[in-house]
Amino acid sequence: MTSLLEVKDLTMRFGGLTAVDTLNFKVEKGTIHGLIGPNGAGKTTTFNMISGFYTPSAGEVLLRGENIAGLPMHEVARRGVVRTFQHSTLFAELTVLENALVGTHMPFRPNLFAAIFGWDKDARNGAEARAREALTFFGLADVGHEHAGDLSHGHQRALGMAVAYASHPDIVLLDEPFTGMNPEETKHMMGLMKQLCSDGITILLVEHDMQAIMGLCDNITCMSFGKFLAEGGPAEIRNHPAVIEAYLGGARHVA
Ligand SMILES: Nc1ncnc2c1ncn2[C@@H]1O[C@H](COP(=O)(O)OP(=O)(O)OP(=O)(O)O)[C@@H](O)[C@H]1O
Repeated sequence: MTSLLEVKDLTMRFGGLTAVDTLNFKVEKGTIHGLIGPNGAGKTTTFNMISGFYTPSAGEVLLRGENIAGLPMHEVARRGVVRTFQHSTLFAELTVLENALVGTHMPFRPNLFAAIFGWDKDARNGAEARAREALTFFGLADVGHEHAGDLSHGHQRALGMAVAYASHPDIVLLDEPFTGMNPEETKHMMGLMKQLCSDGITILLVEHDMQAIMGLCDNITCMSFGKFLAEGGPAEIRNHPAVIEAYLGGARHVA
């Protein structure tokens, strides 16, 4: 059976540094898949290649078997792959609702004005309904009129996810979604992610919060120094000697 997403021999070189080195893993539809590894392992670079932000130096990104490596981000989004960023990329001066409207247009073209001012009335109404649905799902319905820049940190991260969700994705790539959240917010967000997944959205998750990773993921890929290190369910990864060594061993290279 074809996986929803597969990276094959994915490689990214920055000058003399190989940040991601012939990486292979598969993400199955309807699962929450974790991508973990110590700082600098290459997780964000991998996300950037999958989402079209970087063109890989070598290798393939297969979406339902079709190679999408090197396509521009809005083309990748149009095919149903959407990412959030480690740091907020919200439009601080726009309202929460306007940010979500941008999300609804992400798969079509990167045209901010069309998204916000909605030159086509029917399209605008449809987009607004979808944007409001996304805000409600993420508990932001009451702050739709506020400027995104005025939201609490936890709400800003929730909005980042609402923007992704508003674009009707098949798979969402979440880069450290729990950063800056208190335990209560983390627990709440974990519940929403499980619900997203049971609604049919596949999730690929980069996160340092191991409790969240272990509590959420069906499958986990661990990388170290740009390379594949191990893969398995939470119990397997938690007890995997090479994974433990990679995290505890600091700078020592794990071959
Ligand atoms: N644009 C770039 N130019 C040069 N080197 C880069 C670039 N982006 C990342 N790197 C390097 O590639 C390696 C992998 O970085 P990356 O950010 O992908 O790791 P990461 O696993 O996401 O780390 P963290 O958990 O700290 O976010 C690091 O050595 C980093 O310094």
